[in-house]
Amino acid sequence: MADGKTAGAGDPILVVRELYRHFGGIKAVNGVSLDVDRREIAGLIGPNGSGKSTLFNLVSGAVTPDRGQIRFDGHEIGGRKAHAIARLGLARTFQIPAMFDNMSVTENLLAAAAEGHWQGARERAAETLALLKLDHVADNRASDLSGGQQKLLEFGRVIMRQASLILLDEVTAGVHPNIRKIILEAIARLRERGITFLVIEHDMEMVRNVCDRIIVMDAGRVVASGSFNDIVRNSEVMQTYLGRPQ
Ligand SMILES: Nc1ncnc2c1ncn2[C@@H]1O[C@H](COP(=O)(O)OP(=O)(O)OP(=O)(O)O)[C@@H](O)[C@H]1O
Repeated sequence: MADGKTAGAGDPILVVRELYRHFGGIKAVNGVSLDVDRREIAGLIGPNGSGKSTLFNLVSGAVTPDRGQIRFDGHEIGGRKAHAIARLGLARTFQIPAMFDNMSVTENLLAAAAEGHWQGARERAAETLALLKLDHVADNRASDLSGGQQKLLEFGRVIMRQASLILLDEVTAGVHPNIRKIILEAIARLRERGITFLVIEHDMEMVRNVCDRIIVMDAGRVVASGSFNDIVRNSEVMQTYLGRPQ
């Protein structure tokens, strides 16, 4: 379906309708409608400049929509402040990890919990360290981690916020295959616990392996939505939007 809605969708956690955000003459998001179902792992793909990051910014409250609706877990959140949206249970990563360089890995996780739910934070930090295989660097300063480990820590900080919907922005870009594997396994485990994911990804291997459904954007619009196989079979999408042969 070209509008990004799920076929027979039951209970979407995120509903976006006719969303617009232009920057001067640039139609960054130009009439996007999509649903993300609870416990789904939805992939958002599209060429550079197609509007994926702007859509994340709109949903997470970093950018205000010109018009349109964004409904998260029953709340209309379009135009609300980022911290208010985060408090409702929506968390995101950034392309450049956001962390406290001078604090240890564990302290960074605890600081993220302190921004949201403190209850059980120490136990959750220990679980998160194990999930992301960061135990051996728990006491290291964040600034001393490798780039890949910093991406894991960024993901860990998001996990600590106990969100019900997590937006991941190219979380596996440029990381070592071992770290990618840790991230993919963590996503699968967290989904088993009921967490929903919307992920921006350029890595088609990751998209194929973890996403239940793929939403394709081009020039500020959703141009296709379906399973990996549906998308790959759609030669127009593959050639025009992804520049790949079928
Ligand atoms: N704050 C802004 N001011 C002006 N133009 C912007 C702003 N944010 C995004 N744009 C423009 O909006 C368009 C969509 O950009 P966006 O970053 O959302 O695309 P994207 O699909 O995430 O691209 P990429 O894969 O390169 O990250 C681009 O033309 C971009 O230059």
